[in-house]
Amino acid sequence: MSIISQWIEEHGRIEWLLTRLRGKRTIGISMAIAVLYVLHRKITQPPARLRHLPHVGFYTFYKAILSNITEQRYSKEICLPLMEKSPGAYVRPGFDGWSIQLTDPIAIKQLLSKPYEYPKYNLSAGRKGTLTQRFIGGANVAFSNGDVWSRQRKIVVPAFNRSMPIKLFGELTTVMIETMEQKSGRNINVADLFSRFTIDALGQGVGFDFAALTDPNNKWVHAYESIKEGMFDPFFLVFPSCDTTFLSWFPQRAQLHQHLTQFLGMLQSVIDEKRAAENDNRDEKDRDLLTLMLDSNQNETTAMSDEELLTNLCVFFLAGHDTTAYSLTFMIYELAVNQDIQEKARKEAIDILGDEASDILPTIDQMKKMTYINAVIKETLRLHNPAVNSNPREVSQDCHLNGIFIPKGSLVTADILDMHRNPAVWNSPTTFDPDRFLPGGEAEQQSPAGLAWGPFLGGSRVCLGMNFSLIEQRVALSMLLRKYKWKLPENSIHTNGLKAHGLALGILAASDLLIDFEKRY
Ligand code: HEM
Repeated sequence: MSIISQWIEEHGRIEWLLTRLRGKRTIGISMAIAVLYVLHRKITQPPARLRHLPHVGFYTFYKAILSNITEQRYSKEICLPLMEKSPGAYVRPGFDGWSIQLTDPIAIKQLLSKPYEYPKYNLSAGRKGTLTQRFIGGANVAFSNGDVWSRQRKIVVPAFNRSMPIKLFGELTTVMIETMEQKSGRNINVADLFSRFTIDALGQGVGFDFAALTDPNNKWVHAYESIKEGMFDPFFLVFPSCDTTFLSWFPQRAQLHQHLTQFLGMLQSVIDEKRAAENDNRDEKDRDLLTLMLDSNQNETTAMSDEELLTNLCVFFLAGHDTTAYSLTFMIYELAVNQDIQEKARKEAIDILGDEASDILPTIDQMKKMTYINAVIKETLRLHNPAVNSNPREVSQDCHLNGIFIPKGSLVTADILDMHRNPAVWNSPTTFDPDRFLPGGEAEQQSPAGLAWGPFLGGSRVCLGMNFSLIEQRVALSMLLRKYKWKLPENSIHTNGLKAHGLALGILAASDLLIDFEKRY
């Protein structure tokens, strides 16, 4: 065969081959596009079984989260319009997939009334060994279900009921006031101040002194804060294997794991000390929360192991620290912008505690009389509930919650933020009005069949630290009211409304809120 005819023959074959390949490539590309389309729809659209409810768009939600939208705008622009279409529930995307968000007080109460039927979703599933799982993912009262949860709750509840460190709260408020005086009360970053106050209250509440108020550089405060921040790092939430298998590639992350090991070691030594002193004949009033938990932990068949005690202590810190600190922060803000309410609350504090020119630590009986101050705290928790929503519950059977159809396999969450801001539930919901919580006020007129005020939620899984936190807030507020008058500094970024963020993590914060305090004595 000549070279020319050979070339033609080969060239022809190549063309034929290319034509065939082109055909296959087209099919391959078409298939890839189809798969991508299906995947995209699967991720960005709610599953078919949830389409009977209105939903927040996938991109709308993540755009809002990534732009760190304030809670006010999120509720007003994204959620409330959906509630006009369907008053009790809507669907939303999230890190754990699509979930139903309940905003109807009766449906929420029904969801919470059956903890065995609607257990908490295991947030640390598939995250073994991650920072979050190591810190709070153990068998503790907040994240376990069924018999483990019920056994632990029976040990922890009596300890919380017996331990109410009112005197400790008063003493720490005095220390807090001394700290404020170092800055002459001007431009005080209240979130930072209350964060130190509440960590000291919890630490001393279980028998360990962080000394966060007096020593902001305290090693343990620093360790705890860095662990907490690291837990919510979105990168490691999305790629948990980088927190475990590939940890050595991330030296800063590995350091956080070391901090956590040291922190857990410190808490373990507190438990060991308490165990060693178990037989000391201490007065009931001198017994801290951990000692009381050990007290009610004597029965060998139900007792909590050291591992369980440890994970519970971690949960108390995480659940009780920022929530109470931000509740106090939001309250100081509302009283700064509502001077008449601040004056009324101060009058009550003075009427009950007197107007002597020195710090007075309230007693339990005095606190019971603080009706208006209590209403201020409750209204703050309505308008600015620090915990935006509940942990998701898993629904394993089709059911109805106050008439809302919940298909099996759904995750359901109580959306506290939007229930509190829903005009179908509360009159003029964005107005700060403590009178709602006075005897005969709007709160009393809410139907007992529902849970219209739910900052701590309710049912048998109601917040364990509710009274601890409410009393801590009442002590701090009544003492601050006697000591100071306060206002927002001129040019505060919060002048036209509080800017609270944190929807992605489910805990609201206003970390840059500065306040000017003026001494009264
Ligand atoms: C203003 C302060 C607080 C707020 C707004 C708050 C809010 C909540 C909410 C909404 C829940 C229910 C979560 C759910 O069912 O999905 C809860 C549960 C819980 N809270 Fe709090 N909390 C506060 C303070 C505290 C404190 C001070 C502690 C401990 C010292 C604490 C410990 C717990 C625990 C252990 C649970 C889980 C209870 C269970 O599942 O049985 N909280 N909290």
